[in-house]
Amino acid sequence: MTDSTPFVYERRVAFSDTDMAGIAHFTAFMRYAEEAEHAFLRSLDMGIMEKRGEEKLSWPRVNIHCDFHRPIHFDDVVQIEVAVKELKEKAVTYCFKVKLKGKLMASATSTAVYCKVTQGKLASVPIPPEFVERLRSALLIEDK
Ligand SMILES: CC(C)(COP(=O)(O)OP(=O)(O)OC[C@H]1O[C@@H](n2cnc3c(N)ncnc32)[C@H](O)[C@@H]1OP(=O)(O)O)[C@@H](O)C(=O)NCCC(=O)NCCSC(=O)c1cc(O)c2ccccc2c1O
Repeated sequence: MTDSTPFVYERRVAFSDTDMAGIAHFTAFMRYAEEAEHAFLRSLDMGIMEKRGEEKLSWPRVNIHCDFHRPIHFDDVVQIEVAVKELKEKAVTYCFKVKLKGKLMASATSTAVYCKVTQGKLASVPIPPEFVERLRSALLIEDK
């Protein structure tokens, strides 16, 4: 996905992730992508919810798209690859690939906007340069 090894988050499909058809429900993929994204941010030593002085900073999602290629089942161990697809002044779009034994089972994208939170209200602000640098290291090759 990137010019270096992508960040990979591993997850076992829980029984509670599956539906009556015995396959992982589509909402489970949203949670896997979110877990993978948080693990990715931690790997870059970036806060998921931070405080800078009096300001609270957050990464609310503004979109999510997912294509389901093949079903996954209870007890499957999937690898979720995470890369940065697009980096803008205030927003980052991630790209996720869910793989089982090397086979692509689902692919997704999701955009998070860097926001300050004031009395519960969100307002986008520029991503700090030190975060831009770290996120850039995971940018997909074609977008570099
Ligand atoms: C998020 C908003 C407050 C943004 O509104 P604002 O007016 O401040 O900003 P702009 O509209 O100008 O956009 C800034 C920037 O983002 C790009 N952008 C905006 N929307 C999209 C989009 N749909 N697709 C792609 N890109 C988009 C835009 O182009 C601008 O780019 P720049 O070029 O300027 O960089 C406002 O949109 C809002 O309040 N939205 C609702 C948010 C919401 O309720 N989301 C659902 C729940 S959030 C959530 O689930 C969540 C999950 C987590 O895992 C979190 C983890 C850590 C922290 C928080 C989490 C979280 O909240």
